[in-house]
Amino acid sequence: MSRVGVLVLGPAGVGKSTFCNSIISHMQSIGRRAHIVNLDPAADATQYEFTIDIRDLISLQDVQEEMNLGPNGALIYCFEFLMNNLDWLDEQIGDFNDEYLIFDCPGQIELYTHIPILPTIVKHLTSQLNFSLCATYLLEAPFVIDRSKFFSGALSAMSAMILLELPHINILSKVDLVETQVAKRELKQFLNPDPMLLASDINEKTNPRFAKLNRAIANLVDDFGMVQFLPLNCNTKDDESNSVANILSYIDDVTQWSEAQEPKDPKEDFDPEELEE
Ligand SMILES: Nc1nc2c(ncn2[C@@H]2O[C@H](COP(=O)(O)OP(=O)(O)OP(=O)(O)O)[C@@H](O)[C@H]2O)c(=O)[nH]1
Repeated sequence: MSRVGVLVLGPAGVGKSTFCNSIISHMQSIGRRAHIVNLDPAADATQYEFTIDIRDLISLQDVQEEMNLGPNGALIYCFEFLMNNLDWLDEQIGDFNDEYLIFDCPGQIELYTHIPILPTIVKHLTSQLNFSLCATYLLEAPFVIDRSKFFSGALSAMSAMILLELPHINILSKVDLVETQVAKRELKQFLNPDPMLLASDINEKTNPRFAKLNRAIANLVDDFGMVQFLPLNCNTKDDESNSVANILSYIDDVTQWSEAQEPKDPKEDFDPEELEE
């Protein structure tokens, strides 16, 4: 028995749910199957139904109303409730053996960068439920090509990577919104960026007082070696299937999906009646 899980992470509004739907529709188009597990207690309905939905356990609106909490406090309450009821998740996932599950996570990145809620769920999925997991971390392309924002995005991605301790794929979403030729050329530079070069560019424009700090941050990102991004465009059909196919091949690779598939006995698909027709 093996299960593959893909965590879809990133700040609010970067396109996580859209990406989940795009993976499902791409997989369907190539004859594969996957399910969405919604881990966002405040989620809206999406194109594909959630196979497993945290809102069946607890919803943000109910918690806000009943506990008189604001949205962030209520979100933490929902996750603490989930942590205390992990047998609910076990039960929901129980029947999904040899399946591909895509976990759409909330955009509040504090859940994996500041408090150990998602790391605990990750440990449970890998050690108790036998998942081969990988994390995808989305950042918006138009945001990242602003050099100083690139570093803030890269640091948040690194923080998730360190806390979750999972194979990690960085993605630049909404590349279609990078429109001018100059910006498109820049974008290429950001898919495989050289942090030291970017720090020099920043230092030309910012107060010299920050030069040392900028270089130190660039060194950190550079040393960590996590500076690759895959482009994602969910806005136009052709680009969507190309970029999603590319990302999926990376996910399959790191989760060793094909190796995890048990060789099928060809006799299982054999229908003797077909021969008689
Ligand atoms: N132009 C463009 N827009 C996109 C793309 N992907 C998503 N969007 C839009 O970005 C907005 C946010 O997308 P969502 O998928 O809801 O983002 P999210 O990260 O799930 O949002 P939260 O769950 O609130 O954190 C929606 O209006 C999408 O239509 C893309 O590739 N290109």
